[in-house]
Amino acid sequence: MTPTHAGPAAPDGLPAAQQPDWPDPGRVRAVRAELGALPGLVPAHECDRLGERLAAVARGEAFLLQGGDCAEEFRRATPGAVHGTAQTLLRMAGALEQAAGLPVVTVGRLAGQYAKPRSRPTETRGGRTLPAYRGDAVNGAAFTAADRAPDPRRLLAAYDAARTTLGLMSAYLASARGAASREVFASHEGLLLDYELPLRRTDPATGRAYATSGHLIWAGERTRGLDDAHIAFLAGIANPVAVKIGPTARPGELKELVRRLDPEHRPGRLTFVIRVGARKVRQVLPDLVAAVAETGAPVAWVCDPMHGNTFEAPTGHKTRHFDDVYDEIAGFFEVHAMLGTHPGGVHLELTGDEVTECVGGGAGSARGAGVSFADLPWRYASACDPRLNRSQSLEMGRLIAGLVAERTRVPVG
Ligand SMILES: O=C[C@H](O)[C@H](O)COP(=O)(O)O
Ligand SMILES: C=C(OP(=O)(O)O)C(=O)O
Ligand SMILES: [Mn+2]
Repeated sequence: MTPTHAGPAAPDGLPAAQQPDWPDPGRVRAVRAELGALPGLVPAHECDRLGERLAAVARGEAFLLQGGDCAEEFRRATPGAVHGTAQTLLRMAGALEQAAGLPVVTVGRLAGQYAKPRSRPTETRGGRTLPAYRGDAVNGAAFTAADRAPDPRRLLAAYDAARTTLGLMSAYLASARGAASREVFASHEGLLLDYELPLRRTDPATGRAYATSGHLIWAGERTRGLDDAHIAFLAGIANPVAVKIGPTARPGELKELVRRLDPEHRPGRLTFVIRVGARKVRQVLPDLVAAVAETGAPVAWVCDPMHGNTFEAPTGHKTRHFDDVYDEIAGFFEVHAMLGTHPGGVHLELTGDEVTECVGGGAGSARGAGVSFADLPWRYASACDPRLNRSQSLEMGRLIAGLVAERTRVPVG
C-alpha cells in the first residue's frame, strides 16, 4: 500500500494519496502563491467544447482517441517530440474516421502529465534506496539523491513546460492542413493538488470553477477513493472529468462516483476509463456497465488497455504485449456489443518515436513478431510505463478502426 498523506493541499482537509513529501512547506506555499498569480493554461470555453464532444462520444456518435506519454518529461517539450505525438494521434484519428465514419475526438496525454502515482514510495538499486521517481513535476528520474529529492519549484517548471507544449501543439495544428481531426485537447491525471488547486479559477462568464491546467482531468486508479481529496477536487470543477477504474472496483463504487461527480447527469461530464486487463475485461465490465446504467447518467465508457497488462520482461524492463493491448480493446467492444451500450473510445500510452518498450506488433501481429524481449534495452526511453511506438500505434489504430467499423457496419476501406 502506498502511504496516504493528509497534506495541507487537500480540499477541505481530506486525505490525499500519492502526494510528494516536500521538504520545505514554506517553499510549497510560496510556489502555490506564484502559480495562483499566473494565467490559466486553458480557457473555460475550450473545456466546455470538449464536454460537448464527449457528450457525443457517450451517445455513440463520436469516438475518443486519448493518448500520449505515461510520464511527460520537461526536456521533451520540444517541437520534435510534441509534433511526433500529435502526428501519430492525428494519423490514428484519420484511420478511425475513414474506417468508421464517426468523428474522432482527439485528446493528448500532454501539457500536464508530469506527475506519477507509484506502487512503492522508494526504489532500491544495487543495495541503495532512494525516493521513487514521481514525475518531473516532483523530482528527477536519475538515480541520485539530488535528483530524487522532491523540489516544489518543479511545479513552476511544469507550468512552463505545459505552456510550451500547448503552444507547440497549436502551431502544429495550424500547419496540419487537411488533417482529419484538427482539434487536440489536453488531458492529464490531476494528481498534485499543490499544482491543481492554485490553477483552479472561476470563469467570470459563468461563475463556475474550472481546472485551467488542462481540458480533461482524471483521477487515477490509486487516487479515486470516494471520500478522498482527488474526487472532491474533481467534483468541484466544471471541466469534463474521468476516473480510471481497475479490476477491484465494485459496481456500487461506480454508482457512488456518478452521484458525486455527475449528480445532474450532464452529458459529457463524466468518463469512466476501464483498465482491468485483457484477461478480466469480459468478466468484470458487464456488471460495472449495468450498475451505471441503473443511475441513468450519460457516462462515456473508454478502454485503457495498457495499465492492466503490464508485466516484467526477462530483461527486467516493464513491458506490455501488443496482443494483450488489442485483446483488452476487443473484449471491451464485445461487452458493449452484448449489452447494447457504446464503446466510446480508447486511452493509450504511446509516442511518435520508434522506441522499444512494448513487445509484439508488426505485420500479422503474431506473438513474437515486431519488438522482441531482446530489443527492449535498445530504445527503452520511457520515464515510467512502456508506450506503443509510432509503428505499433498506427497498427493499433488500424485494428481499432476495424472494430469500430464492424460496430458501425461501415466496410473498412
Ligand atoms: O502510470 C501509471 C503508474 O504511475 C505506474 O504504472 C506505476 O508504476 P510502478 O508500479 O512502477 O510504480
Ligand atoms: C497512473 C496511470 O494509470 P492508472 O491510474 O490507471 O494506474 C496512468 O494513466 O499513467
Ligand atoms: Mn502509466
